[in-house]
Amino acid sequence: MSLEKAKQVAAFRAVDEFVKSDCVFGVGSGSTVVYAVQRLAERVELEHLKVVCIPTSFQAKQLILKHNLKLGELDTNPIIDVTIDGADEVDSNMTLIKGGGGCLLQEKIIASCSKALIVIADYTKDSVKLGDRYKKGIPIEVIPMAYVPIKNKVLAMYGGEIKLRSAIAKAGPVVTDNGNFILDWMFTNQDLDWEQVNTSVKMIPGVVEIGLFVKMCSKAYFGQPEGTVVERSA
Ligand SMILES: O=C(CO)[C@H](O)[C@H](O)COP(=O)(O)O
Repeated sequence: MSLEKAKQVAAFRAVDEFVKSDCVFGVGSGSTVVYAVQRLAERVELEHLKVVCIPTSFQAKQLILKHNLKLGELDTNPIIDVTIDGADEVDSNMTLIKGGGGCLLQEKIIASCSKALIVIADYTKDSVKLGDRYKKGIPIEVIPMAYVPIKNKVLAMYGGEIKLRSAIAKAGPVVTDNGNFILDWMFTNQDLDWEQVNTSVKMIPGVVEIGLFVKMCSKAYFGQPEGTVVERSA
């Protein structure tokens, strides 16, 4: 079974278990979420569900529009019933690395407004410690003028290596949906206190957000190679 099928089974399971009529639904970003929106659109049509969808990125907004789902925003729906999102890695404490797709800021805002954050992922994202499987590091979204001092400060505090994320089909850096840059921090110490790291990195002036989601995720669904789904709760 392909990795894509593993993403699909996890996404379908989460949507089937968590989405109900009259619910405000946070739509995550990334390739796994594409399957969740597909399934949601099917259910909305078949079951006439009333669901308002709040996007976490430009990509998520396009998906909502493409499937003719009802688009909402935090101004009108500041409390979200459930958000379903992907992750780059989930450790045994349900701490997440997110932002591989560069959407961490809006994803974290939406997660913070959600009664439940549910992760959908294939089996390669299921780890014991952060960094066991995901080798691209923790994304940090920064104000462009401050990327060099922020990089130096994070390295002085915690070590490792930091790269300014480069665009693929454009010369120069990736620019996020919010007009910022992304630093990818390849940490070497896997035993850091991630809650403390989350707070202290966010305190550096110019840091907009860090892709560490600590104590935010209540449940994760991991699609397996043979097509089953493994569930893990916080
Ligand atoms: O955090 C994210 C984007 O910022 C994604 O949720 C994460 O990168 C997982 O993506 P995929 O489902 O494509 O593996």
